[in-house]
Amino acid sequence: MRDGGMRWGEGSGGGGRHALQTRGRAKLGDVSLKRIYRLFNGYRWQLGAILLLALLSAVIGLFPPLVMKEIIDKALANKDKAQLLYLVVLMVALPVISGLLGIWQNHENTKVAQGVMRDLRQSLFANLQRQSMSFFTDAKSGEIIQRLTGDVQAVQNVVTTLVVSAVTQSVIVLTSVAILFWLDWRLAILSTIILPLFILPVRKVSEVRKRLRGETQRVRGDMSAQLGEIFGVSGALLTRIFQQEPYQQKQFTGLNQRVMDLELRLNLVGRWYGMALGVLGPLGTALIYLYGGWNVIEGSMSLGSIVAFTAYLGRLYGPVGTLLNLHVEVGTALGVFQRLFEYADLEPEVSDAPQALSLPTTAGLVEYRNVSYAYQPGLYALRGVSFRAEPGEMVAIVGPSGAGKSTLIGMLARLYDPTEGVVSVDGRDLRGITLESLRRQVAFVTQESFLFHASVLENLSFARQDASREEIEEACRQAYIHDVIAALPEGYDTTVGERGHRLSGGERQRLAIARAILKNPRILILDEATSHLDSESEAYVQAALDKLMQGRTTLVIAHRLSTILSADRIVVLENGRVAETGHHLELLALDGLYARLYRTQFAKAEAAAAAQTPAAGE
Ligand SMILES: Nc1ncnc2c1ncn2[C@@H]1O[C@H](COP(=O)(O)OP(=O)(O)OP(=O)(O)O)[C@@H](O)[C@H]1O
Repeated sequence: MRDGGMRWGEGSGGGGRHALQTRGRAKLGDVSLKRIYRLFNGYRWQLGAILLLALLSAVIGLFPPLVMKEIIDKALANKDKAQLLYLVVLMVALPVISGLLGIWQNHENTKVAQGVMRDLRQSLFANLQRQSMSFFTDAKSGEIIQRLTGDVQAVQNVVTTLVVSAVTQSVIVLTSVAILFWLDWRLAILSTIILPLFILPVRKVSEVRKRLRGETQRVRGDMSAQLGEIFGVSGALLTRIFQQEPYQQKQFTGLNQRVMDLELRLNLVGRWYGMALGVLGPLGTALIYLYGGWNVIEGSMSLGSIVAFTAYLGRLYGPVGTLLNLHVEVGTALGVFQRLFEYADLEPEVSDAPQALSLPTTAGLVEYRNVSYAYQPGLYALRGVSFRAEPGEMVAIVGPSGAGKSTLIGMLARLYDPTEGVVSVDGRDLRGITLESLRRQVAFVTQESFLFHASVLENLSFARQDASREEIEEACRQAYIHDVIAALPEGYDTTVGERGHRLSGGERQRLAIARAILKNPRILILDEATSHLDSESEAYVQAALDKLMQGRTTLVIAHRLSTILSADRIVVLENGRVAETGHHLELLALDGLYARLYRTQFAKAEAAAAAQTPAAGE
């Protein structure tokens, strides 16, 4: 929808994470009736048809009281049986026609409402896809799902009734008022004089309901997020190991109770008001019978007029009540719309600059110049980092936990943009390059090799949708995983991932490597797994990685001895700064941080690594 003309986002584009949190916040989720109406932009024709049908129904609905008046004042008064018969047939025919039109209108109405909701979900989905990793590390996934499904559902009623009800009920009110004045202006004044009493409190009621509805949806979001964590595989495992079922039960009970309390309050707010609206009809009718009846007794008014008049009163008070309720409903839904618009307005931290150019096939020269990065203002994870990787070189990043290694390598795929300094490829600042052209040439193999709940083949095709079966199998051979896959119950069609066939840690890593091989990137980013594999598995992974790295510029968070030994350069990070840079032997000679890390982390693996060489081919 973003490029289809229906644009809800009003952010200024780019701006960075901190800008989003401070400068952008005020505008985020800006909600107004006008903006809600804009959701209907693509449905003008259907809306026109719906309104026409609704108006027709409304006009037809004007006639029955007049028919009644004719029956009483003319057919009965004149004892005209033919006219009586004709009027009675008309009395039945009119509601039948209006009922048929109603069915048609309802069908169109549902189509528009469902269409608007589909667009809403689609647009939110598309905007979430644009978001940078920082959004996902900050957000709870359950909350995202709740907004996309639960919240969109919560506004369904409003979307269904908003436009049609607002217009048709207004038309009914206006025509009824006109007819009332035409029938008898004194009675008309009497019957409309009580209306302002009911209109005044509506604003207050909708405001309170809006606040409560927003809060309810927020708590529901928390509940979804909590459920997602508790019943996800990792959460469920942790709960069982630490036997925290009672604690979680208590937490859930708290949230669950809060949802109930909020819904109860929401229901109670404005109940008295709804009751007052219910009194509107009888009160007005009583006034008319009192004053009009008086006049009938005195002979200054016809009985038919009173009957017709009170019938029209129903057409006045009913729709006025509906309109006021609609206002309250919309007010209530505004709280939910605000949550939806917040997601529609999100601007990604990292996005294409307006003048961004496509990166031609890169030689693979990578350079960090004075790069700093802060996740939160003032709290730097990286400070003044500078180093170079010549085309085809492998640079190993080492450092204690929390030193900033992940942050550093993530920048090369533009998961984050530097707060200060420049990351460049072939001398071009990454911020001036389109994300698509950069990421096409960069592969990222993370520690955790995530697999979707899908077949092995689909998981591999994720790297390149147009890859042929032969290419996929060849990549798997190079990653030493083909034989493992071929031995699975359904080979490449075996379902793996969350609820599918479980693959071992080493096998998952090799699948991830096969994905990277398929992508055939110029630049490779690697986060070597820390988990210790058995020596055979380790050897296969190592051999697969060696093949993958050949001829590509590689930035690797190194955990394996063989990696640091074969690195062209080692960058040692400490507290976000580069502490040392050089070759293995140079750094050992310095006898600083690297030497200490080497002795504690890498040296022990030396003997084992030396003995490992994988079987040639699989
Ligand atoms: N999303 C985040 N929000 C805020 N701070 C973060 C975030 N991610 C990382 N940090 C902080 O930034 C610093 C660097 O983290 P980073 O993950 O880059 O370190 P690392 O060297 O990769 O650590 P490890 O080896 O343990 O994975 C740490 O102090 C960490 O707490």
